[in-house]
Amino acid sequence: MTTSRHGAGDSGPGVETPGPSSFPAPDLRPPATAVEVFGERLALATRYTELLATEGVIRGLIGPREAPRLWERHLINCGVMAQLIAPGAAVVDVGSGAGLPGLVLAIARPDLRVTLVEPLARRTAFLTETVEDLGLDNVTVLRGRAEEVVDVLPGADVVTARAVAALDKLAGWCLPLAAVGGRLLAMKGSSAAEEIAEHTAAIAALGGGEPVIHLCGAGLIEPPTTVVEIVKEAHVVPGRKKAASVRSGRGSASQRGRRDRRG
Ligand SMILES: C[S@@+](CC[C@H](N)C(=O)[O-])C[C@H]1O[C@@H](n2cnc3c(N)ncnc32)[C@H](O)[C@@H]1O
Repeated sequence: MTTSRHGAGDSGPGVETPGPSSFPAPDLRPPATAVEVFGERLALATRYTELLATEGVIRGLIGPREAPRLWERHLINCGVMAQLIAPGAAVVDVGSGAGLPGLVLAIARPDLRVTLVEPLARRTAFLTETVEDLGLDNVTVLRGRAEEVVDVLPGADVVTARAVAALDKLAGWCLPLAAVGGRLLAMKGSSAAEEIAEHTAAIAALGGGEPVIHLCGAGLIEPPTTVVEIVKEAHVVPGRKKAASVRSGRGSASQRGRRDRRG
């Protein structure tokens, strides 16, 4: 399923990239490890790499230099985090861009219900067309910023993000989209532990539990994908301190309404 338009327009100027004809056509044949990640969905994943390497590059959503390394750096890198997601989960991917990691997860795991949240029209157009091209029926494309769609979406089991913002800002955008007991899975680089140390207090104030680092895909990709997991322990009304959390007591009527919606 693809939908909707919400919130701000495509605010930035087009990304300046050399034309695709400046680069040789990349070899998009899947490596052996791709079979382990995508299984019988490999043909769909391969088609997605083709769309990224053509339309994705032409529209400036993927740098042309990324095209030869789409499998390792993008599809497999994102796909291995599926091991952290329970069957049938409702997943919201914040700042999907060209579909990473949300669309990859939807391809690898047809049991998931995935909502791609992305503010830029150019990107949601590509996402919508790609979802249609691939014939995916477990994906919704929602145009808007994470902060704008909190009241539109039911609380998710899992909120994912890659390369969107620092952990404190990311938690502020993503934890409100999760149900209490749901989780933020943030793909991070080698500085994940430093980011956690820097932002632990801010995350706790947002209702997040102690962050845990997972290394996914060891033996499949080198280095493995680093994922920071933060459980949403309490619903905190955005902009309020944790003391206003609905975790203790019934709170105000508006807080109760919010809590009920977020689960
Ligand atoms: C660097 S790109 C990363 C895209 C993709 N996740 C990836 O890994 O290739 C960051 C994306 O986050 C989106 N973004 C920025 N702020 C956002 C917000 N507040 N809510 C949702 N998306 C946001 C941008 O429009 C952009 O597509």
